[in-house]
Formats: sequence, C-alpha cells, structure tokens
Amino acid sequence: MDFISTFTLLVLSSVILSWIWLNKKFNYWKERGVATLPHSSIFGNIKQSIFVQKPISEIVTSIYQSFKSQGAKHGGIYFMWYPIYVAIDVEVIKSIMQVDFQHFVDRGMYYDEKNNPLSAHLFSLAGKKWKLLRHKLTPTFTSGKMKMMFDTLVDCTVGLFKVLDNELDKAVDIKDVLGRFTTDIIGSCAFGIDCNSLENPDNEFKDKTKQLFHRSNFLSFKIALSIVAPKLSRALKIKYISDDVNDFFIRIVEENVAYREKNNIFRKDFMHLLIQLKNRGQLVDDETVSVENISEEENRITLQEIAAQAFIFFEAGFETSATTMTFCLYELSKNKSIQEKLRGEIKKVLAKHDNKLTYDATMDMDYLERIIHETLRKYPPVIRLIRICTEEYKKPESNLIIEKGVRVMIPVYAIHHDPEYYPNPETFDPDRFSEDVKKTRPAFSFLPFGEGPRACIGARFGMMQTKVGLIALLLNYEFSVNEKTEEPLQYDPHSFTLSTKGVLWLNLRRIREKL
Ligand code: HEM
Repeated sequence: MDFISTFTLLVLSSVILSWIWLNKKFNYWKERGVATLPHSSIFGNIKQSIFVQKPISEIVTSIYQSFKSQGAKHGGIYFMWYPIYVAIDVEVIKSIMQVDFQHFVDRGMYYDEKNNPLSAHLFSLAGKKWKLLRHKLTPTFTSGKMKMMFDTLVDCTVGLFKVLDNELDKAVDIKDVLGRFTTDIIGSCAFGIDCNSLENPDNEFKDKTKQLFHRSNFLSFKIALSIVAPKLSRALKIKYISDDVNDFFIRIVEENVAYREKNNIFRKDFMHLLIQLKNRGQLVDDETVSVENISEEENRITLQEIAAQAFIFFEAGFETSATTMTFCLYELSKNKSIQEKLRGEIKKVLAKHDNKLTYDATMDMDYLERIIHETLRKYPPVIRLIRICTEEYKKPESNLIIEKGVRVMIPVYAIHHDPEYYPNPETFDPDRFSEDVKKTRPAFSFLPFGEGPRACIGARFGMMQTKVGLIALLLNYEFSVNEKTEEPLQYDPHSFTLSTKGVLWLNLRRIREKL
C-alpha cells in the first residue's frame, strides 16, 4: 500500500471509531430511560454556551421548559459528550440539595492549591477540605458579626453620595456606581483596605478585579476543558485566575496581615476574623491580633488560605449585591408607587429608631425585604446551580442510578420564571413574598442563595449591604429610567452572573432628606 492509501485508511478508521465512541457517549441518558433533548453531535446541548452566543439565562430556560413541557421531573443533557443531570421538579431539587446532600457535596470545580493558591477557596473546594473550612468560616457570618461590621457599610455611603451628587443632571450608569460602592465595602471588610474606588474608579484594585467576571471565549474553553478532561487541565496547569491577579491579592493580604500583627491593629472586619483563625484556630470575642498563644497547628488556616477566602468573599459578594441593587432600582423606577411606598416605610422605621440608620432599624424594614426578594426572584444573579455526584445515588422510587462524577444542574432562573410558582412571572410584585403568599409555594422554588449545607455563606452580608445601599439611595434620590436604556432589557452572554447587555441608565433627582 502506498503512503496516500495508508493515510486515507487511518483517517477513515479514526473518523469511524470517533463516531462510534461519540454515539455511545450520547446514548448515556437514553440507556437509562431519562428524557433528553436534540443536541449537536460534538458540543451536545450547550454549544451556544461554549461559544458564548446566548445569555446563560436563555439557554437554561429553554432546557427547563422543554423538559417541563414533556411532563418530565428531570432530564439529561450533554455538555459536549459529558452527561449532565437536570433537576426540574422541586422535590428532586430538595433531594439533591438537602435530603441526600451527602451524595452531592461538591460543585466539581477545578482548583489548584499549589500553582494557583487563590483558586482554592470555599466555593471551589471539595470533600473534607470544604467541610472543615465551611465549619471554621460559618461563625464569621453570624448576625452578631454582621452587626459588628454594619458601621463600615454605612461609612461607604458617604462616597456614594459624593459621586451621585455630581451626576444629578446626567444619566447615571447605576451598575458602575453600585459596583464601586460594593467594591469599597468588601475591599474594606474582606481585605481591610480602603479601595476608594467610588472616588477613584481607576485604582489598582478595581483594575485587577475587572477581568474576573468576563466570560471570554478562551475562559469558556478552559472551563469546558476542565469539565471534560479534568486530569489534562491539571497536567497543563490551566489557570482561571491569572498570575497577575493571584500575586496582587496574595501580596495585599500578606502586607495587611503583617502590618496588623506588628502593630496589633484591631478592625471590625472579616480580615480580623480570618487572622484569628490563622493565629488561634477559632474565633474569639476579643480584639487581640498578636501571634502569642498560638493554638494547635491543625486547627489553624494559613496565610494563603486567608487570601483565597478574602478573595472569594470579594468575588462572590461584590457583583451579586451590585447587580441586585441595580435591578431593584430599575424596577422601582418603572413602578413609582412601589418606590414611594418603600420610601415611606424607610422614613417611618428610621423615625422609630431616632432617625439613625442602625442594624436593628434595617432589620425592621419588612417591605424592603420583600422588594429585595422579588428582585432576586426576577433577576437571580446566580442563574443556575451546579453539584457533582460524589457518591453513587439511587433515585428514590425509581431505577435510576446517578453515577459518581455526573454533574447536576439546578435551573434557578427558569424556576423563578415558571408561572406554576409565580403567576405572570414578568410582573414585579413584592407581595409575592408576603407571609401568606409565600406559604402557597413549595419549598425549593426560591433559590437565589442556593439551599442546603452548600448554600451561600454570605447571604446575610449580601442582604445587609443591599439594604444599606437601597435605604441610603432612596432617602436621598428619586429614580426614573433614562431614555438611553434599551428596553426590554437584554442579558449579556459574556457575564457569568445575570447582567444587562447594555448600560442601565437611570435619572436621579435629589430629594431633601439626608441621612
Ligand atoms: C445578593 C448577594 C448574593 C447572592 C445572590 C449570592 C448567591 C450565592 C449562590 C447562589 C451561591 C451558591 C449556593 C449553592 O450552590 O447552593 C453562593 C455561594 C457562596 N457565596 Fe454568595 N451570594 C451573595 C453574596 C455573597 C457575599 C456577600 C459573600 C461573602 C462575603 C458570598 C460568599 C459566598 C461563598 C463563599 C459561597 C460558597 C459557599 C460554599 O460552597 O460553601 N456571597 N452565593
């Protein structure tokens, strides 16, 4: 046989073998009697996600609705040829997130403690490491600790007014301003530094964090590789967080910790609590920072672990809260009577608390809470939740076995827009969250912070900073939509979290009240 014939034979055999292999892979759900959807022959059901062609919210909704219209309680899709189990029914979701949690402990995220220390944070860690760390970090988020940090949040509103008072006659890019506000809050509470991004938007902190939320095609490819070939990703030392960002955050944490330890500086923030975990292995109700009386090695967290946790507090907390406030102000601009009613509640409750914005006054604002919940219902920043099967799972009352290593998707955005749970889902109606109406919905139909042992650890802090921002803004300004805002709103396919494609422009009018 000449060279050309041998070559042609080899290519043909490889094509046939690949076709057989792919066919076998794409039969995974059919063999198990689980409903599937039409898919592309290589990219499976999420081609538009891998190539960043459509917003994730749209892709997730279309998958959910297709299964739901077949009457399916669950379904199977493919991430390329990799099987993903999709939970549709709220009872199935409850089993995975809570009742049978021990089978679905992790998110199956790629991290590399050695080469990319910042990636080994609470969100990505797996198994025992996650459990231990979660146990240690949980006390840093109690209501007592939130109360302790409350004044820092109120202090950051001063910068917010300075910026907005200069924008009164212009359309305001509200998401940008609120992103700077939450950056200053979390920069201060998690890293103990004054980022000052409200007054100086071009500072180094803002610059280094800008890239974290952009889903470029290359990053999307790296994520896909880590799912279909985790060992290869590890061998190639793939990084989601660039060395530049990694080194920046490690450096500021090292400097900050060293400074506080040397000068015994106490601040009411997460960094102080993390330093306690580093030096003493537990939280202690005192202001000591120094490294005397070091406890047993095994209970303590390392400096790099501190940096990774401060980093995830920032990454998970800044964008989510800024987005929530942005969508909330947008809805209040469209629904003037709700805006007025809320402003009325804020004034009334503050009057009861000596006109002081305190933690207790904030917690007393019931209508505000309902409005934020309705915002998180209509615009959940985290569009879908992911778990990975960590221990083979036999689904109760069925023959289905979910194998170890199979990923599970919970389509939060689609559930929040399902008319079965939320009639007229596009209508913004805070009364959906009155006690009476809440009782009519099944559990696990409202998942903005996730659920079960792996739910958001920072939900209290996220709610608190969203409330402080909204109270301060509504007392001082009246909001309306500027004509430059493109409506209906479109979502950005390049964003990991739910975010508008174009800028959301609002008009502000100063009203008399000041804090
Ligand atoms: C409105 C604000 C926020 C929203 C909507 C939000 C939402 C979420 C969601 C949906 C999850 C995944 C839960 C699951 O898989 O079941 C999560 C996890 C997490 N969030 Fe938040 N979050 C917010 C604010 C914050 C803040 C302020 C912090 C930190 C200061 C934070 C830190 C975390 C961490 C560390 C995890 C991982 C928890 C674990 O795996 O044990 N989040 N968040």
